[in-house]
Amino acid sequence: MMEIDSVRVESSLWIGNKRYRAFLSGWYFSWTEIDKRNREKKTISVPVSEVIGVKEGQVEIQPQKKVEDTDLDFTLFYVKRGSKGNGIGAPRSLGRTQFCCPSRDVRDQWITQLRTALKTHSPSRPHRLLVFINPFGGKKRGKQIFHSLVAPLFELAGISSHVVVTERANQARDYILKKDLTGFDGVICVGGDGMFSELLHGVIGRTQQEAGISEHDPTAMLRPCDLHIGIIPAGSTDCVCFTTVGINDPVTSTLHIIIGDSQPLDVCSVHYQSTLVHYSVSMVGYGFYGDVLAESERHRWMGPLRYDYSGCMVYLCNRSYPGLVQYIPADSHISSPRDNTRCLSGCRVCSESKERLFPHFDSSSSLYSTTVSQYSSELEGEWVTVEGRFKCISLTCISSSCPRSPKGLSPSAHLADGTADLILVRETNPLGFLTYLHRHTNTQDQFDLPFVEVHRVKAVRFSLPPGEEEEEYEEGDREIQTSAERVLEDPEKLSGGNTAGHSQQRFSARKERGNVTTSRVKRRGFVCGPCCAKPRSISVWNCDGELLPHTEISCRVHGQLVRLFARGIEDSAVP
Ligand SMILES: CCCCCCCCCCCCC/C=C/[C@@H](O)[C@H](COP(=O)(O)O)NC(=O)CCCCC
Ligand SMILES: Nc1ncnc2c1ncn2[C@@H]1O[C@H](COP(=O)(O)OP(=O)(O)O)[C@@H](O)[C@H]1O
Ligand SMILES: [Ca+2]
Repeated sequence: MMEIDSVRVESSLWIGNKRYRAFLSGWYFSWTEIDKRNREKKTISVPVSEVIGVKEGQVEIQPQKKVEDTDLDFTLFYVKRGSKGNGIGAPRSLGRTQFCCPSRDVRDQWITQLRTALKTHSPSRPHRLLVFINPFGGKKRGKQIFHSLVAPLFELAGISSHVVVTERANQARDYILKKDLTGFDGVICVGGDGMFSELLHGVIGRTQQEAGISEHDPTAMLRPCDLHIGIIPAGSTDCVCFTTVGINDPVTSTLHIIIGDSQPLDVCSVHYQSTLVHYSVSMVGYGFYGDVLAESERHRWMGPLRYDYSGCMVYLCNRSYPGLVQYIPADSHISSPRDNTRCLSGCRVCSESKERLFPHFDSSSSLYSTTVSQYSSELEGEWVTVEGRFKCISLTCISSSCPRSPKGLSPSAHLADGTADLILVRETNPLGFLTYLHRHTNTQDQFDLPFVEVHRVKAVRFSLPPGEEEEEYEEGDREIQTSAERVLEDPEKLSGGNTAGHSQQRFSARKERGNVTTSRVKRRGFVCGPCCAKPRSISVWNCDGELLPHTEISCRVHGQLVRLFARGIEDSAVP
């Protein structure tokens, strides 16, 4: 018999030849083993929010789909927490339990009740997703990963997806900027940090176009983006995935997407003069990391190993670069990069930041006030100046952990507190720098070295010493555009879409100020390795794996600008 009241559904069920008492109450579905003497034994509980699907009959989807349609059975699929993985967070897998009911009627009632609970308790699940696969990212396994591991889970969860296998760089970004996205609850990339960056630029650019906000203005308060981004790791570093999930595992990430987890993320905008150059989440790095990226681009054929090879080569070059770094410190009473804390799922520092970051947000209507100033007060504060020669300068909005460095560039950085950590590594001897790098891979504090300093900041700017200014760009002066403008002003690039006219009007204000002419550093192709002739005094910026065309940049953190289908790192010690 099945007992149903307004708060609880209950009946006897069988798993194999063991009898269980099953309950659905509130947010949980639980089943308790009952032995032959009617004593209760072990209970298993699954939060309804983590149920992936309920199917009639005995169903298997892994290793391949198999359905045995029997009248008395139903199969429950849910998120199962693993204990060991190759990351700092626990992997998730698909849990499956087949229940046998006393009658077909009871079976149908359980299926109805569970599906209704799922709808009630998981209102933020995506139903339709736009998926971009980079077939050349990482070990070139993007398509295989999607079709064998991700697509079957989406199907099981009733999620439909429109899949685009990219044929060129920036296709995903341009698609998001230009095409009709009505009906999509999120955009997903199957690839690495470069592919994530395309989605990031598309989503931020589109949101600002629609809000009539200029991305170029470094003081503008950018509009937070509603469209969620999901990452299926299939790249070389996969830093953003690792830092927000704790592991680079396609199945774990897929399950977070299905259950509609939501993790806000800080984003840094990088400007040259008064023009937007790029957005960054994981690393804006000058010196060592810039040189490694420049060198690695020549060895893309090596796949992810190109970074290890180039890292060794650049290390052997032992370069350092002069520069002037200025920053606005964040409030040191809230947190510090050396407070030995970790930003974990449900982080208090991040949740308390929301009110500070969005003082005009009306939570009752989920709207931003349009009457308030469009300019952020977050940039108020004194600039601090540091001058010298640096082995590397890195700015990261998040800890930037990855399999190479499980604790990351700045282990105590927060995902969504509206600040970034600025790490300055001054000129030192090769052994000192090796010690610094090596500490990224062990438990020793990489900031506890006399030539390293770290600051929690809201904004940064970098300039070259007098006499080292940027040279004129060979192709002549030309206007720098945001990704949104580039697409919108070149109708040949994409057909369709319906926002071009409006957005061109919105951006006309910037054009009225006149064309922004600019200069670029000449890039002669980075010559690295022990064979390097003589050291040059200017490095290049690595912005989330992209080489920037400018050296004298300014950066500003935009707190909680985008949302990922993730929930941060869950402490694997907590069961
Ligand atoms: C003696 C042992 C030395 C180990 C040094 C480890 C330091 C690792 C810090 C890693 C920071 C990673 C920041 C993320 C950068 C990515 O956005 C970028 C692009 O990734 P993808 O698109 O997936 O290719 N990756 C890099 O710039 C690679 C940096 C590698 C530095 C060794
Ligand atoms: N079809 C494609 N052909 C060439 N480049 C592409 C294609 N699709 C995406 N890209 C670009 O490839 C770069 C690297 O992709 P990513 O997925 O991050 O792999 P990896 O982590 O190996 O660098 C990204 O910057 C992206 O813009
Ligand atoms: Ca942050």
